[in-house]
Amino acid sequence: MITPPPVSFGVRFRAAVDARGPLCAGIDPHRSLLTAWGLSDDVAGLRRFALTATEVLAPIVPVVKPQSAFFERFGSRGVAVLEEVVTTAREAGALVLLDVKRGDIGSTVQAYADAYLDPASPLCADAVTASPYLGFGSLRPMLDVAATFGRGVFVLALTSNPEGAQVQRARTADGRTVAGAILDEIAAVNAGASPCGSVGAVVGATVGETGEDFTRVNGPLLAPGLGAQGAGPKDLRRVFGAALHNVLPATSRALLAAGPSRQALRDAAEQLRDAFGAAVGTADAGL
Ligand SMILES: O=C(O)c1cc(=O)[nH]c(=O)n1[C@@H]1O[C@H](COP(=O)(O)O)[C@@H](O)[C@H]1O
Repeated sequence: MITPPPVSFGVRFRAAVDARGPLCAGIDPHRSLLTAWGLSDDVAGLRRFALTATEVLAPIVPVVKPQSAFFERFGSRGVAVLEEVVTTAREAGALVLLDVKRGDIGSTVQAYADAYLDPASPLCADAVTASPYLGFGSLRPMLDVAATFGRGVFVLALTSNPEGAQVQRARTADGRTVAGAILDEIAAVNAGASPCGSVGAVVGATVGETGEDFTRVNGPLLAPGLGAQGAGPKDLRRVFGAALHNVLPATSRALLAAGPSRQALRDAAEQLRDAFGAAVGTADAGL
């Protein structure tokens, strides 16, 4: 029997955002948020926080993005909670973008791909974040595993933090910026894909005008930096211009601070989704 090819992440991403509106809900259990929610800074508090947020948000947003470090700080029991978050979110119909920002030599990248993108792994998500700063080609094993299993990879291009410019806006020998060269590499992988490719770019909503044409990426554009890092919906048009249609606005602290009330958290997510929907021009898409 011939197994049909998996539905690509690009197809699943487009369908999810069209159905639920543009919002990536970050699940970042900061110590300060556990305290604000009246929870203890231990595995029990982590579990209550992360599962409450996931149960409320995963049925209404297209993508949830748990940040692995906040789970890893509790060791293997924290990682077990992360596994529960991934399973719970996927069962509720959200795509899970596991924020691990991995990058290494290619042979080790293969192991990261096996850990996060192969359905045989207990930590398998729909997509991961990856760092290309050991060279874009070093991520090839991750791109290959992602393609095999209908998964996605979000590659850091222009990060939201001010320090990123030191590396990302430096010029390469041919005059392009480092970030521009990374965007070209992503564009080459996604070329011809419809409705969009499965390799995303991470571009902070804080980066201002860059002169980059993000339409060439032909893939999801993850835009963190909204809320706690100072950017707002109106920054999206300035940064992304004609590529707004593929932008996935992401926010963590500004959303999670609305808890622990489930209703308040749900209301905050719906308000953010509507505001971002208006900003990226998809206000009437499934909202
Ligand atoms: O890849 C990311 O998600 C990411 C890239 C980037 O350039 N900037 C950035 O803030 N992030 C992540 O996005 C989240 C932002 O959180 P808030 O600032 O609380 O909204 C954190 O989990 C960051 O690790």
